[in-house]
Amino acid sequence: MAKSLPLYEKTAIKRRTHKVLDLAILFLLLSLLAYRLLLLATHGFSNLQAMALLCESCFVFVRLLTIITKWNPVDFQTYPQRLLKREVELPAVDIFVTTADPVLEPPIITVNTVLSLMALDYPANKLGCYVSDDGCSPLSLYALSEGLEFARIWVPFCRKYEVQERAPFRYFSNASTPPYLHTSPEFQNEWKRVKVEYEQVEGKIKEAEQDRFNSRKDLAPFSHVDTKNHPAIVKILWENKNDLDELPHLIYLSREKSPKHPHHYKAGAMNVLTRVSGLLTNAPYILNVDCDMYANNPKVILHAMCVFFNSEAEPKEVGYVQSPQCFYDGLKDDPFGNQLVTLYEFFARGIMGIQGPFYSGTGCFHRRKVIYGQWPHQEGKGRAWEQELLKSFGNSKALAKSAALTFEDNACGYHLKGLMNNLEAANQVAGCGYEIGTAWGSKIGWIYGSTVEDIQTGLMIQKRGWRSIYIALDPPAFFGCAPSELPASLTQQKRWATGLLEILLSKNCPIFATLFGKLELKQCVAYLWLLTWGLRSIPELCYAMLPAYCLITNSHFLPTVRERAIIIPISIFILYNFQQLLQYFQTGQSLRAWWNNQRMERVNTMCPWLLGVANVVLKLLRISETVFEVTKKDSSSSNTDEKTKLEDSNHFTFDESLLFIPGTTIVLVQVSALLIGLTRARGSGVLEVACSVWLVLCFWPFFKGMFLKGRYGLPLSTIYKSAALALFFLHLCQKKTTPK
Ligand SMILES: O=c1ccn([C@@H]2O[C@H](COP(=O)(O)OP(=O)(O)O[C@H]3O[C@H](CO)[C@@H](O)[C@H](O)[C@H]3O)[C@@H](O)[C@H]2O)c(=O)[nH]1
Ligand SMILES: [Mn+2]
Repeated sequence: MAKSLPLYEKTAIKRRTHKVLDLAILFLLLSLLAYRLLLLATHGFSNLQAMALLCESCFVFVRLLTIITKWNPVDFQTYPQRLLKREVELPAVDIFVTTADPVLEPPIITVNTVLSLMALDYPANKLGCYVSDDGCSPLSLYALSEGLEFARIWVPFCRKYEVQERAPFRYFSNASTPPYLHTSPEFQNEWKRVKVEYEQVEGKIKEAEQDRFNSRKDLAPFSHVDTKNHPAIVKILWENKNDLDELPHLIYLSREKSPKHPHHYKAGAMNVLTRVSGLLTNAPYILNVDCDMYANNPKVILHAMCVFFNSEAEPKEVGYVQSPQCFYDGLKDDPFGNQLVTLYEFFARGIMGIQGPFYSGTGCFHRRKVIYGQWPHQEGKGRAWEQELLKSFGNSKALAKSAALTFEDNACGYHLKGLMNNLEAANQVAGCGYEIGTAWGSKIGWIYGSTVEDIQTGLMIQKRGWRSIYIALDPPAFFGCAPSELPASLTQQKRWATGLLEILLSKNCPIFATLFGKLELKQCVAYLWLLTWGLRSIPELCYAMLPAYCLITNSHFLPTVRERAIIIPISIFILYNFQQLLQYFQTGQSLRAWWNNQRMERVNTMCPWLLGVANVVLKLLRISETVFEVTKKDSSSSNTDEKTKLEDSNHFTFDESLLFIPGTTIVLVQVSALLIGLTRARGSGVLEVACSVWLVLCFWPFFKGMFLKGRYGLPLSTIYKSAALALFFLHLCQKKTTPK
């Protein structure tokens, strides 16, 4: 009986209201285009109308992409209980954690993530936990070894009391104890003991942050290490000798770096992790998380295995299983619009109804074979292909051997000799010259060439015809840290826009993947929806300048009160925002959260995304390379920090970055235009004024920033540069008006 029950089920979500709204908005947008065309036909060509038409055509195109992407949302249910009843042998899973900078990513965060992963509800002898440290920091290694000591009491504690939150910093901050245990004295005592132990670990790591590590022998390989130029370090911190009651393997890894070789940021780190783990444990499945993404649902691996194991549906075609990015301690009402709730609920669910969710870099389970370049249903092709492929794995015989086992579905036998035996080979494949002349980064592993390596890698997997599945668990599978300051959030947006555009303009573009590969057409549309993020900044910025231009030159780009067509833009505005509001309410968010997000949408599109485009242009002109700027994660939980955090969530914080120039310029231009337009007695177009006012509201924090000092104020240099740009724009408009 249990055998026949499916391990996961897919159900369609009905969203009639949204479909009706989508179509209504699309119809109205098309009417607006028709209105413009008519106007051009009857009144002759005008630059202003042509510009408006161009921008609006772009908006309609994006809208089409959006509608297709969201059209068929689905939901997946997984049943781990049924999996356990089947009494199958659970496969091994290698878990990768990446960290890159001990300052931006405090080691205590990484340690918590590792602890939560080591404590997962899964046979401990089947798990290998690998931490890649691109910062090559003695502090990280030290923190990890302290964390390991603590794990010896933490993991049994979690297992014994079925703790749900297995990252100690969360568990102890919320003091969430299983309700039925509150009064048990035994539990009370143990709880206190574990808490004290954790605080000691925390204290030691904090102390070490100040210390210089002169005295510690075990950290010798790190002394005077140059983080950009050092040999590989692979340290087996703990080896599980096939014992269920022990801890999973824990391995520290810092790949070799040299200024002579590009290291490809996170993608490079992931590939080294893949090779090293291929030699040590060679698990057939890989789970990877960012250093701040701790496991929040102890059963998450079982849920993922439900998908891979389900025999009824097309299990062989599932390449990866992705869970959404959720964030802990999110600022109230999402002031910087980076909690991505509606994005996941409406877009990710839509995409999972097509070929399956994009790979989003963290909280994702991959089949190792898929990472190694396999195609679905490839068994038939067999040997010859495999031999061919193995040639591109590099010159480690041991790696080729372990990869061959992987292709034979016989992966687990490799490491039985013990991890230590393969340490030398592991060091070899962690070398920075290893990939030269191989297919790593092009056909195998994480793909290079974009700062959003995740989307690109997922795209190349789906290009081969693999499907993917999205699991949104309750409680959420993983929790991470969203940037809690504006500059960090905008920098992240800039990196995304840059990387997405890099993919769009590369040979890995989804259009080719559909034409020459097996990427489904609708999936291609969904990728285009995402990859065009950066490009959208251009029409949006031009469009934002139109109302200001009209106010200054006393012209119109939208219908006037006397025209009946005025109803079109007004209804678009109302319906669009109504639909957005609905999305926020349906996901349990507030009115304020909607406003913040819609404001941040304007800010993100016109500031960081614009700079993202500039980055890519500079790369194409070979003036500069694109870089992966690591996002700051904060570990603070003390009271004073809480207070500044609250303050910060009410304000925008600024720095000298170029990111703030477009926003400041926009607000300066709009305010001047309103002043000029409204002081003119003749009165200006109502809609132009409305647009301009709306933009001022969206960019209001920039306006305020011009008059504030310190972190909440815009630096003078930014104000000067923006003022110069704004004046230049006003001058251009003035030139237009004078000849008359
Ligand atoms: O040279 C590097 C740079 C970054 N990382 C790691 O990459 C991860 C993601 O970096 P983060 O700064 O947190 O970027 P986010 O913008 O928060 O990350 C999102 O976007 C990235 C792509 O831009 C994806 O890789 C991530 O999984 C996804 O969470 C972190 O664990 C870093 O330690 C490295 O290992 N090496
Ligand atoms: Mn992150």
